[in-house]
Amino acid sequence: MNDMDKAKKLAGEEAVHYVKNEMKVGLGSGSTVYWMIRKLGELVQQGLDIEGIPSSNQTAQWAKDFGVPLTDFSKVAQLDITIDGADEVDRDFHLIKGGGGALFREKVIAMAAKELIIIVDKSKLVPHLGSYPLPVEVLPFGWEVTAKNIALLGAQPIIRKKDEQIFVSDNGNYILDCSFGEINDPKKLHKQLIQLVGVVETGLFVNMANTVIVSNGSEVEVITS
Ligand SMILES: O=C[C@H](O)[C@H](O)[C@H](O)COP(=O)(O)O
Repeated sequence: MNDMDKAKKLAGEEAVHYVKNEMKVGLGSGSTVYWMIRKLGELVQQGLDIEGIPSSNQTAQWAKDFGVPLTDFSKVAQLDITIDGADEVDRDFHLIKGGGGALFREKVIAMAAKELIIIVDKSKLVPHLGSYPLPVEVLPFGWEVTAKNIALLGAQPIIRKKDEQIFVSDNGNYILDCSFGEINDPKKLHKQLIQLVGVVETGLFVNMANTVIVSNGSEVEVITS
């Protein structure tokens, strides 16, 4: 296991300490979250009584694999906690998410939670957001028009592909990866994007995270807002 994977594992496993009996837990997506779910499964085997709501089909599969019980928003109005990864985290805890294409459901479980805990390896901590192209989920119909309108805001949108085919999110939508350069005002940019016809959601998570758990592969640091 390389240092980055060790860091993801350490950060993910640390996060389960925040999960208490009878909690409803939002389960994020991605390779760091994988370690968190695996650990959570061990605690469930030992008697921890929780239910999770997954933010992607992959996460739902991992939860089933590791024995973490699942529920949904028809039965649960509010989550106690959501634990998720991120692609970038700035000093004010604003986030870029969606590298795996799960940003819409991730934002729903983040909004529905009393507390949002972000788990990252150290490379994700940045002074300013924007080195990582911002994922924006868009409706397939007319995505070319939506991309042109996003470009007018100063980005270079690229349609995400997987195996040479357009990538399709769990919601049946497309993802535009949008390089804006340094994002100085994430709140303003999110507002500009979200009002464009065709934009479903952006990967900008502004003022949502309460705690960031970061690891370099040997140590874990917990930063609170
Ligand atoms: O859509 C994917 C999510 O936003 C992930 O949480 C994010 O991309 C981080 O993933 P990883 O832990 O694999 O770096």
